[in-house]
Amino acid sequence: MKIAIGCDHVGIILKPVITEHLMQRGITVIDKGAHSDTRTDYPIYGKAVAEAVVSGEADLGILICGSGIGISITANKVNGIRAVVCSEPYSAKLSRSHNNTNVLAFGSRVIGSELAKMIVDAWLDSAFEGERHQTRVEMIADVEKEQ
Ligand SMILES: O=C(CO)[C@H](O)[C@H](O)COP(=O)(O)O
Repeated sequence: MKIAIGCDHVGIILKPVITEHLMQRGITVIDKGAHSDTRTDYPIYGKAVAEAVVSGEADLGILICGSGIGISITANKVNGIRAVVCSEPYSAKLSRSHNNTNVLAFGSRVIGSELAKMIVDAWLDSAFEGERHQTRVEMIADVEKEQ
């Protein structure tokens, strides 16, 4: 399993913690930056991680900014991305089982490192259920194609 990770200058607080946590799970982490707390722009990293996922370079993506909002909005602009921003594990789990999300985002100004790890684990330990949910995910893709 390969996961691309990206953050802005605010999310950089949590990126090393989450990277270490993923590596402890045996996951290969592809770091798309940022690499310092110098002020930068979250769309750069949202786009980079999203493109890594749709190209197949990574299986999944994780994004961190201050709120998780801007960076997830950016990722969702890339065709084929279903990004979710979560502040608790239940939504993370459901986002996989019902919506087959391929990018998880959260905000380092919203949650701390322990909750972030719980959210990551809930997301990774859940599986897409398919069936009626597959139909709906295909309907999302149809909306993309109509644009
Ligand atoms: O959460 C974010 C986007 O959704 C950003 O991390 C946030 O907007 C950065 O703000 P600032 O430049 O004031 O540190």
